[in-house]
Amino acid sequence: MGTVDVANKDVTASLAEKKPKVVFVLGGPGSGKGTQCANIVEHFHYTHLSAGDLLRAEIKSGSENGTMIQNMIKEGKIVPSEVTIKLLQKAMLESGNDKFLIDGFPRNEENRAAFEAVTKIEPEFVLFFNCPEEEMERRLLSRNQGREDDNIETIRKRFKVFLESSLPVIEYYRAKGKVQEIDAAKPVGEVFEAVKVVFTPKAEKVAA
Ligand SMILES: Nc1ncnc2c1ncn2[C@@H]1O[C@H](COP(=O)(O)OP(=O)(O)O)[C@@H](O)[C@H]1O
Ligand SMILES: Nc1ccn([C@@H]2O[C@H](COP(=O)(O)OP(=O)(O)O)[C@@H](O)[C@H]2O)c(=O)n1
Repeated sequence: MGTVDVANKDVTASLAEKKPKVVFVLGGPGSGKGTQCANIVEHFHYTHLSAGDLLRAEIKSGSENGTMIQNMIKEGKIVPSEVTIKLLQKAMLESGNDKFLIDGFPRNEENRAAFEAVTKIEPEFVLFFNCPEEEMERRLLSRNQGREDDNIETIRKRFKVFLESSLPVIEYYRAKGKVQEIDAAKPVGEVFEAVKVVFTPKAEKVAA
């Protein structure tokens, strides 16, 4: 326990030194966060860190937290921040980059407050993919990635958690003027056109 804590302090300190630029990518399950992050990485050279992907990799790695994480994901519940933040910090440090899209995090007030307290990192902005529930449901039911949580019962639970726990985080950042909202119900290409505007530096927009 002691060594883990010391190691994590080192990670936190090394990360703070780098002063990384972070964009939180939020939106309901199936709103297209992962799809658009892949496009952003290609065009704007960010490193994409999906909290869900990191948690699923942790299950696969046979970690001591694996069973707990698997049960939480099956129930659509949010894994305790301590676990997710450690995975995010490690991935940020290992990437060697200083620009990150943190996708699917923070998903509740606990995630948000803990990340801020531990890392002292404030996001540049929050990219919010707003999409109607019927459309997200259609997309999740045809995602076909073999995910244990893409069944109608768990999907309904995830929608409830999104409304009750994740939307308040988006509203928190909206009150700080940090939310860039995108209409995510449109086709992938049109959504990316709107995303590009957000990531293009102001001077280039004037010149274009
Ligand atoms: N704009 C879109 N229109 C239609 N289908 C989409 C769109 N964006 C993503 N998808 C599809 O919907 C599913 C969910 O998208 P994904 O990027 O995995 O969402 P999230 O990361 O928010 O859960 C995927 O199968 C993806 O190919
Ligand atoms: N910050 C996070 C992100 C995801 N998760 C878990 O991972 C699941 C899948 O999240 P995801 O971001 O990969 O997928 P979507 O629900 O957005 O499609 C969530 O329903 C949670 O159970 C979490 O506990 N904490």
